[in-house]
Amino acid sequence: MANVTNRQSPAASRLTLQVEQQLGAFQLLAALDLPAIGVSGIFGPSGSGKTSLLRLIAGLERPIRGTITLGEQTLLNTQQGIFIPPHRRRIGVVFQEARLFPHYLVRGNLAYGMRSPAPQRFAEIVELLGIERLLERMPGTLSGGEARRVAIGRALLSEPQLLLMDEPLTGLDDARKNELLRYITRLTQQVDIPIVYVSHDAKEITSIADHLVVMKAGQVRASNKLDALLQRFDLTHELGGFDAASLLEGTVIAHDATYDLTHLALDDGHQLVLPGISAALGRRLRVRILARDIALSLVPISGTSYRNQLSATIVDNTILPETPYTVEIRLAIGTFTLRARLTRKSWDEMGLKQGMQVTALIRSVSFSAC
Ligand SMILES: Nc1ncnc2c1ncn2[C@@H]1O[C@H](COP(=O)(O)OP(=O)(O)OP(=O)(O)O)[C@@H](O)[C@H]1O
Repeated sequence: MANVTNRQSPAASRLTLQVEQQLGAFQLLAALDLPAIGVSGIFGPSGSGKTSLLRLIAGLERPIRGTITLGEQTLLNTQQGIFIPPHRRRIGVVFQEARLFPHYLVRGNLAYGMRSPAPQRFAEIVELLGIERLLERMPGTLSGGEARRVAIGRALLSEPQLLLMDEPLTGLDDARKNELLRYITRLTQQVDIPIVYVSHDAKEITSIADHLVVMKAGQVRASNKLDALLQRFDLTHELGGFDAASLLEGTVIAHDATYDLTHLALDDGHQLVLPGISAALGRRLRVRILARDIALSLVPISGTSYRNQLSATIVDNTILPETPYTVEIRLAIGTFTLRARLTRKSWDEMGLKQGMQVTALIRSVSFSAC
């Protein structure tokens, strides 16, 4: 399917803000500059201020002080008395619950926010979200996942410059969560509208975000490309703890049908063997690998079930106070950095240290596409 293009140039959608808000005893103090493409995840524990920040961006609340700019347009400048109301901001919002109009058919709900008739765009978005068969149904007859897909479709059809999603998977069972996440991932690849995606779930956010904002107690603790933040030892606890992971991106170059394996070429020439993934040759793919799924050897080994042996250099290492008997390691593999984790006993017995050349051993099944 062709990309569903936004009429705005993507560069028109960079979001910058600096806001201060007081909500009872809670203070939100945030400064951010988010890219005009891809998914920016807003991540943090319950009560850290994620939804409050989203409501300020949407214009559903006014901060005490601040500025918000989307592309060239100033949405808010408290000093200059500028406040663009929500309905005049080109921002689509998808809340935790679908909030569809109960007396309109799905078709009517989708058409509601359209600025002008656009049958082709309508058909593309309906297909993208897999809601063709739901068009003549009433919202009350839809499952939770279906209703969310319709809500996302309605938001997209209003031709927003920016799409905000607040915990869109909340309350769905695991199967529906995975299904909706697949649709949202597809959407992020085919619709060139930047998305700000709020979640408190580390696995969910690391599977979808390109850029990540980590919130803590009303403040921005970190904001950067997701893979850069995943490499930071000091964020290990927040970003997955035991499930700390790295991301790698490459191009699908071959499928081995006999053994159901897929070969991925990283941009620096390294190749990985992964469990079979149904993706066309040439497609870009992002894979995730858990730090605890990487083993190290001082020399390349033969006669092993590890399908991936990569020559690596130990960049640095640390022991985190939460996990005193394991060593967190960063490995340079070509132009990539990978997180690994060993027991302290292995680290000591192997005599490992910074700067050493080692072989990283990774089983194919350890990779998961995201
Ligand atoms: N209108 C309000 N009056 C007083 N306190 C508020 C108000 N709105 C939010 N808060 C408080 O502000 C804090 C941040 O709330 P917010 O909903 O933004 O957090 P969150 O990170 O989105 O949490 P969750 O993941 O649970 O949705 C919370 O302590 C909340 O109780």
